[in-house]
Amino acid sequence: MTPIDSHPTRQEAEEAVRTLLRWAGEDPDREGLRDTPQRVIKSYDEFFCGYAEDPVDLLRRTFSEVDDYDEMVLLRDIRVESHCEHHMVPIIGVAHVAYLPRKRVVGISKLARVVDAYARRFQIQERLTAQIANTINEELQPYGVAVVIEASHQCMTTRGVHRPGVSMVTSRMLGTFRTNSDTRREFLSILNRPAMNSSGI
Ligand SMILES: Nc1nc2c(ncn2[C@@H]2O[C@H](COP(=O)(O)OP(=O)(O)OP(=O)(O)O)[C@@H](O)[C@H]2O)c(=O)[nH]1
Ligand SMILES: [Zn+2]
Repeated sequence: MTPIDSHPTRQEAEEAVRTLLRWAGEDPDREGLRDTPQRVIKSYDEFFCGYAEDPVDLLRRTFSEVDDYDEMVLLRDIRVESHCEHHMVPIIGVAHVAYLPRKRVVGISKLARVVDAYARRFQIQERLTAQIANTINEELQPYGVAVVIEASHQCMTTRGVHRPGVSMVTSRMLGTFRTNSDTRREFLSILNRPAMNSSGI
């Protein structure tokens, strides 16, 4: 996904927000809304900072002195904050990312950063899941990669079909996670256990 070439000015972006406020039936010049376009665009800087990030770059630094550790590395319950590309509303959930290292491991925070770099864009969940798995696979060249995302789509909970409580689960299994049912089972059974960190420690 490449960002568009002709980036609008901040002023143009704020004007677009004023137009949407008018579309909703509001007066964008009333006191409470006067700074809203500016706030919205500032929020966009945060929500969509993924376009300015290179997920491949995040995985460049690896460590090889791991004493032949070749078991699964799994980072679970990584919060996912994304936006639906169809309705431009939040997708909120968690991602679980596992890989079987081949000699080299990456700093674990980098797995969460890769999730963020792709999540902070307009997405559909299937593509988000695949992009995370494919990038880890291509850069670390591990024996296998597994990514599971479970998320709630506000386009389904607060509008349209109105189904609060519904979540979407997507997965991408590559390498041994795809070909070896024991590896896949081990991964899924770990995910079925209660998380140590469920209290947010
Ligand atoms: N597969 C997939 N579908 C998604 C995702 N996010 C939103 N959608 C769906 O995208 C579809 C867009 O359908 P449309 O019929 O074009 O749009 P709509 O009239 O707003 O659809 P409703 O949501 O049913 O009201 C909807 O069914 C959404 O639920 C996603 O991440 N993956
Ligand atoms: Zn949507």
